Amino acid sequence: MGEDGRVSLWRAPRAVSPVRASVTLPGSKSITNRALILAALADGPSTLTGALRSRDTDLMIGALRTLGTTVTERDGGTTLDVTPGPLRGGEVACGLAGTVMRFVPPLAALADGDVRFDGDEQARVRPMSTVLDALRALGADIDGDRLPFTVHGRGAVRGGSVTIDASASSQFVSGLLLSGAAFDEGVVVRHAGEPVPSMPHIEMTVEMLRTAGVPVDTSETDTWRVPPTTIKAVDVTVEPDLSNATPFLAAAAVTGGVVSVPLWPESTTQAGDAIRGILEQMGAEVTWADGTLTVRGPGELRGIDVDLHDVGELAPTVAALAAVAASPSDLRGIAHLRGHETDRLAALATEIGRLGGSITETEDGLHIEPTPLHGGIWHSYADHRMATAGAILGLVVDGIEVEDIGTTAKTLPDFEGLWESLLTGSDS
Ligand SMILES: O=C(O)C1=C[C@@H](OP(=O)(O)O)[C@@H](O)[C@H](O)C1
Ligand SMILES: C=C(OP(=O)(O)O)C(=O)O
Repeated sequence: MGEDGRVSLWRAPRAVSPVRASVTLPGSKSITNRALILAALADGPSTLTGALRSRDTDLMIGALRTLGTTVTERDGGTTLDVTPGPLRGGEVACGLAGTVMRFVPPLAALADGDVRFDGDEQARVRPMSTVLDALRALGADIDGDRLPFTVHGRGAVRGGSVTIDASASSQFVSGLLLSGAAFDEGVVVRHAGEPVPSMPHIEMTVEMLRTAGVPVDTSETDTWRVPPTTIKAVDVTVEPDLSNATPFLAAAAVTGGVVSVPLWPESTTQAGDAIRGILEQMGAEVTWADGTLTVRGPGELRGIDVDLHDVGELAPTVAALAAVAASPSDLRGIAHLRGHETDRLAALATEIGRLGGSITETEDGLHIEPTPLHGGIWHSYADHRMATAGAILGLVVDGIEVEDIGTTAKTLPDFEGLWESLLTGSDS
């Protein structure tokens, strides 16, 4: 919506020639919000460099400040000095951020006082009860099963062992692990159910805990053991957000152009790294040299048959690529996307279908057949990755207007500016 209450439309720039650009991306949402939680629980002050400033990370900073943590900003806000303080009650706004609604309640249970959580209308239907039930089983006192809910902090959490079904979101596991070392008995989280999605995000949690001196035991499948121990203050340099890099790399793929992203880590737990293999399978040339990833698009993109269970965040970008590919695609293993910012499978099927695409929703994904697309309005459903998927299609399809492009600010400030820089070829 625009300020006057009317739906705002953004004319997606059409690429008149192959895009050639180098795009520098801001920090990772997932790393920034984990580092903030760990810093709030640490044994002293720590500094985050290259932190993402976006709606999701600003909500996390706001939540931690409310609960008694001091966060000060430098370098235009991307350097954050975090000093832990005694945790207290207050009101936490989650917006639509999964990382805030799933990572902060375990910390709130350690606070002295009531912490009331609420969020956007769409956030109120995102799955929450698994993490709240787990916290109850670990000794916390909580009213409610989804947003809004209240955690009655008692200054301590007993902790211990809990078995959960984390098949709807890896964030249930990550949330419990991030604060678990501060529970009296630590925490042992066991998963029982269909496979947990987004495993690289749990690996990110484990790796960051270990860096903070917490020896997480992952020797048993689907079991994570965090002992009660001190979380050490560590200074963190945040990697660029590789999932947010994917629309920019896709721009090279769909226009037959060349896009580079500097500061691409050689090894990482970020899901976005999987775009390399995906783009290669679709016919693009992908190279990594001296910390820069470069994608060269082919004349014609091939369709892809891919299981995105581990990297569901990439599905909107891959669906956009598949919609303009020359052969059919199957995106599998992503039923859990129905509980993301919106039901992403329904949203992608509806919007690609409205542009004339041939797409069907399956039980756990999407099937896409090559069909010429036409212009029209692309709805965003308050979902940053739906908006960026519309922008990708707009590069090669005349007359696409993306509704509510501003929703990209959930994880990427000034998406429009960065996107325009693609077409002017200027280094951003
Ligand atoms: O822990 C994280 O930072 C995230 C985990 C994933 O969630 P799901 O496991 O719910 O897919 C991912 O999709 C989300 O964007 C970020
Ligand atoms: C699923 C996503 O976000 P969230 O952290 O809100 O779950 C996402 O960014 O694709």
